[in-house]
Amino acid sequence: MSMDAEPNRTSPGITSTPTRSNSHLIAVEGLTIRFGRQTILQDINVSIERGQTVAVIGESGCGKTVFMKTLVGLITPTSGKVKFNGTDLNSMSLAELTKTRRRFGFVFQNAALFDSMNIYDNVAFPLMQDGGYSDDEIPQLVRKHLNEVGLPDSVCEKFPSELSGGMRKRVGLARALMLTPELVVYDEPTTGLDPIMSDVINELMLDVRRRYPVTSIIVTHDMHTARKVADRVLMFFPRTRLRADEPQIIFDGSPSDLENAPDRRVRQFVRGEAGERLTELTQSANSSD
Ligand SMILES: Nc1ncnc2c1ncn2[C@@H]1O[C@H](COP(=O)(O)OP(=O)(O)OP(=O)(O)O)[C@@H](O)[C@H]1O
Repeated sequence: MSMDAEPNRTSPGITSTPTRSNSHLIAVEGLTIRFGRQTILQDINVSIERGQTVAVIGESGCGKTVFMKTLVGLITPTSGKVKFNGTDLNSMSLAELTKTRRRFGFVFQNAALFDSMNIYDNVAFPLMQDGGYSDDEIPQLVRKHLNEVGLPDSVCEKFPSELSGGMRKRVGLARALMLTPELVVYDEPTTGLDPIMSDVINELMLDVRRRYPVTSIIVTHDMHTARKVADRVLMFFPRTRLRADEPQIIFDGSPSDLENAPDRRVRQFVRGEAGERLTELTQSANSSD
């Protein structure tokens, strides 16, 4: 393992330490997540500014999805805090948390559409749940958001099984935008798509940012997405392979700095080089023989 790490490097305007500034939509303070005896995240301190698009990268199993789910209150911290607009999610009543979650848009890896509902009903779903919309408003908003992701009105009558993977992802994005969220979280938005459709999704994510004053968090293995869409990248490293005193976020900075990051583990990851990981895996396989 490389020891030439320069942990939690910061770029101008970006901070990895907790602060009370109003520009922070999310402040994570001393976050630790354990499942049984397994520590997945340990003492994470990071703040995300309003309007920022943050890509979360790192090898499989390092805790990216757990981090993302904790940010939106789907996982309760073992210790530490996640503050949204200055309020600790864990201190909220269920009603307050539900209300806060309406300000989040979720774009899931498999689009997570309801198979038994047509596309219209899938996209209208958040409005129906939220209530308070007139019979005229709902069809208008459904069409507006579908058109924004490049889908024609005629798609409304179709069912998810009749659409390609790329179209389903676009429907998932349209649905996530229905309540004009303050925060959109994307879980592997380009996984399973061909390079052209992946770039369509990248362009749509950029378009969302241009159209709405939204803060975005993208969990991704796709370095093209991280470079093209994010203005900040956080790279997590698996807790089990770190020294006790090493921070778990081994890169925090601009995508343009990834390629020449001081930490060799970051450079190897973004270049897709196995490096010493291959030796580690071979040795652990041999020792278990
Ligand atoms: N609810 C849970 N209960 C127990 N363990 C869990 C739970 N959720 C996640 N884990 C464990 O936490 C670790 C991190 O999982 P996570 O899904 O966050 O990884 P990841 O970095 O997103 O990986 P990938 O890139 O493969 O999706 C894994 O070892 C996983 O098995």
